[in-house]
Amino acid sequence: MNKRTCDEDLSRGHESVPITIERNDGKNVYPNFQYTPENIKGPGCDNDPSEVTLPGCSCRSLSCQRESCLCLQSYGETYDREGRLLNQCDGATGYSRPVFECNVLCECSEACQNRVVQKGVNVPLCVFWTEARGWGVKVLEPVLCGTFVCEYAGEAIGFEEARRRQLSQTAQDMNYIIAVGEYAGEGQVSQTFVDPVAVGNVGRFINHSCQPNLIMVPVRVHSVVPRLALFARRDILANEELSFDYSGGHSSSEVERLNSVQSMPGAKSLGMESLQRKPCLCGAQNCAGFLPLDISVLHH
Ligand SMILES: C[S@@+](CC[C@H](N)C(=O)[O-])C[C@H]1O[C@@H](n2cnc3c(N)ncnc32)[C@H](O)[C@@H]1O
Repeated sequence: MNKRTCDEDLSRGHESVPITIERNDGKNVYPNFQYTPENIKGPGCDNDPSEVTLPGCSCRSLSCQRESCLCLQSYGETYDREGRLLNQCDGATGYSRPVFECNVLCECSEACQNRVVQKGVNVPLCVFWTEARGWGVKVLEPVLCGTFVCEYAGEAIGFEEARRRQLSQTAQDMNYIIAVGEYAGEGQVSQTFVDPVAVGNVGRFINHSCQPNLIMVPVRVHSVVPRLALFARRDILANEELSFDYSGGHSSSEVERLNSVQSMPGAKSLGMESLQRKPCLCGAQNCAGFLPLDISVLHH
């Protein structure tokens, strides 16, 4: 196979570092989609992610301090001095705890430690053809544990629209809709649905693994709609393929690892009899055998 690395930037200048594509003689069709570095409002989403709806802090400092900053006092510190993620998972609920970065209304400087995801991709990423799993993404330089890699950005859509799009897919279609649940207190779970198939960023090319090297964390900057941020969950080597767990790794979401959706009670009435489970080809020792399918999208 005659592979070559192209200089072209698939983000077309939307990211601060170019995102390259490794093509193999153009045999594999590169999908046609519109690049967006951040979520945009899609059908059924109550809030426009570009609107500033969250308040800011009044720290007139280079970087916010926990003792005086409203953002850090309310939600805790998320990043260390190098901007790497501190431990995020709430062992009690299995959900990520809320992350709020300082935003455009905050009076702290652009250098504030609590501004990471909003600065965008800062590691060299390359989209390449994996053969069995279609396109994938690798990182061209080593990345340390906790480093922000990229968002999973696309159209933020509502529940009904996510359900409609999910059900209209055939077994051959790639599935891009990610459903992320967050514990919202008093037994409530708030869900965010992002579909990057038509409008999306480099995250749309990242494959699933049952033993991933990235973790997805919902991060809010100026909007109540979270940005689905992917951080290194361990040190990653140069040229390693990037992956995350499509189920979010959260035990309490309704992710089913059934071999056959058709065998589920009520599958027919939910219009799910046409859904096929896709074999997972991640190659991990603990591989569940099938890609996660978030059936919470499919319930009324
Ligand atoms: C978000 S896309 C990932 C990028 C995709 N490979 C492409 O070429 O555009 C998700 C789709 O990629 C494929 N995929 C991702 N991870 C996979 C895995 N571990 N095993 C098999 N297929 C996978 C599945 O078709 C899945 O629906």
